[in-house]
Amino acid sequence: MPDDATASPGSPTKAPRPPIVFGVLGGIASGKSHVSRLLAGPDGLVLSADAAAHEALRDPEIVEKLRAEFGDEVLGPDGMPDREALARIVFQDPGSRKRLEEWIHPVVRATLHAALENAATQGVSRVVLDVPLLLENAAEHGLLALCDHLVFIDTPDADRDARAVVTRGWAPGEVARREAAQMPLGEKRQAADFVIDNRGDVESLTQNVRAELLRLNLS
Ligand SMILES: CC(C)(COP(=O)(O)OP(=O)(O)OC[C@H]1O[C@@H](n2cnc3c(N)ncnc32)[C@H](O)[C@@H]1O)[C@@H](O)C(=O)NCCC(=O)NCCS
Ligand SMILES: Nc1ncnc2c1ncn2[C@@H]1O[C@H](COP(=O)(O)OP(=O)(O)OP(=O)(O)O)[C@@H](O)[C@H]1O
Repeated sequence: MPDDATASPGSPTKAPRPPIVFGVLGGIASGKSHVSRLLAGPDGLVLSADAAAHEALRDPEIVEKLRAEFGDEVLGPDGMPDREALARIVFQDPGSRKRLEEWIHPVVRATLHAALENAATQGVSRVVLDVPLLLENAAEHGLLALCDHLVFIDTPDADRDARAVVTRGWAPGEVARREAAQMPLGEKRQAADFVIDNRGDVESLTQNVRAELLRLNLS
């Protein structure tokens, strides 16, 4: 008699319940990464396209492509990409941006899909997609269709610009310059299922996220 009478060798193992997937929309420096961590909670997983893109940039094959296309000035003293120098080029020249995206986006797509599959296999209950181009490139990456909830973070333009200046050392106006390469914020807001107000301090942002999780029975 086996110890566990229900576990016979040929019995099918129950597949874990698929994770609930959040997609986070909002302007640059609106607090998407911050809110993503709050939405995921201690047991959930945040998948960041920016982090995956930064890792892809350091791949030796991509480094070589960058050097060949843009010259040594886009590499730092350590031979790795200087993201500030690259940003100066690609956010004022759509052709350069498109070439960079053609190298980086396939790697980011593969990384995020692999991580999502792994999370599902491991039984992770909640996944948050912190993917800035979630709507823009939906046809290519297919991630939008996997979202159960789309949330828009509402943060005043002036606050976003000021935070990017202080925390990232960006020039004033850089947020708007980069955002010109993205879908208008009004359209992102309209695509969302709900809006999280980030017009106050971090404490009220945290409370607003908690209130939405409660409303969704996910606290
Ligand atoms: C140009 C790069 C080197 C600048 O790096 P930097 O550290 O200054 O910025 P970071 O990567 O953190 O991006 C900050 C924000 O800029 C915006 N942004 C970045 N790339 C793009 C893009 N191709 N199109 C529109 N917006 C973009 C996003 O909102 C992003 O959250 C980097 O953004 C990059 O490699 N971009 C191309 C890959 C890409 O499209 N990444 C976006 C997610 S896949
Ligand atoms: N309500 C707030 N008060 C003060 N600082 C905030 C608030 N919300 C977010 N921040 C800060 O603003 C900065 C930008 O936030 P975050 O990095 O989460 O934005 P993001 O939308 O993910 O940016 P990106 O578009 O570049 O990916 C961070 O330093 C974050 O801690």
